[in-house]
Amino acid sequence: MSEKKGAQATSPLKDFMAGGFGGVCLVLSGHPFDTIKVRLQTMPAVPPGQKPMYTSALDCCKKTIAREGPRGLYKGMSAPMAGIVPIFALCFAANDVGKKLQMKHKDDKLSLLQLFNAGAFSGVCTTVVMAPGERIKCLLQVQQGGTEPAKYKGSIDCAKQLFKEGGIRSIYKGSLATLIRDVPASGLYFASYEVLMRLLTPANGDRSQLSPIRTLFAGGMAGVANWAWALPPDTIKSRLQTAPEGTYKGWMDAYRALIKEEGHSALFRGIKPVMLRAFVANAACFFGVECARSAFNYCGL
Ligand SMILES: CC(=O)O[C@H](CC(=O)[O-])C[N+](C)(C)C
Repeated sequence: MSEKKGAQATSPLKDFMAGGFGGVCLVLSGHPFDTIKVRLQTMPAVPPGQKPMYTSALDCCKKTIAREGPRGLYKGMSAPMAGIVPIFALCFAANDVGKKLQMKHKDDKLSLLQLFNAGAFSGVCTTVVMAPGERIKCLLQVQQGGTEPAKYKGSIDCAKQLFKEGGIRSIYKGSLATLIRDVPASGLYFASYEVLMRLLTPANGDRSQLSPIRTLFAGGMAGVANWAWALPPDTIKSRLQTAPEGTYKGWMDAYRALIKEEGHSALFRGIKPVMLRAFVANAACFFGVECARSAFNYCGL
């Protein structure tokens, strides 16, 4: 594949807008999977001899629909939609900046390590927005409906209550866990997408003409690579961010408590819906990004 033929000039601004559109595609296709993941990750530990609240991802999905209707799966979506669109915009723009910082000439082809570094740089930049968005999203997702009245009426109400209870510190609770999850994961995400796109583009072929199936595949696999790293730290992050104030002293404390109570396998709880969502949502995301990039190029932007 030639990097020059068919490869239109990128810019942080274009990638900012394309990334935002990718974020919309990602949330619409991926949020139901995410709700199931958070519910599996945060269900109460089972006393010996008793049945767990959910026996599988499918069981969680069925029970959620039975109790709350299909809308239950989209609970808490306004927070990620409002958060993920700017996050993905920032994430794709920062990745472009990270790549450019390592290029001596505009046509340089980056190595795998350089692609990883650019993605990791983007992971650092997005944590500022990602950490509070995740805190609010997880708190809303674990509100199960049923008899107890919901504590939070929505994302804004949740943010307000957190701020009232513990100030900005409470809103940013789980930031270190988010960094541990997202810096390596973002490196893997962007590096694997780029490498797969290079491999899937025929020699001397035009990348912008690549079939949608190949772009969807590369995007889906990038999501899987991201979550192969991110799932264990994400479980700890979800625990930490949804636990009542004072339960854990920090990330390490939440990790130790989880291992002691439920063993290492608890770190991988929800792996099936996570990977399924990762493939579907990130296939949609990168496809959306490539469509937006093509549209900008078509319009001569
Ligand atoms: C953890 C996360 O948000 O991962 C993103 C992909 C996904 O499945 O949501 C990728 N990235 C961390 C690069 C934003």
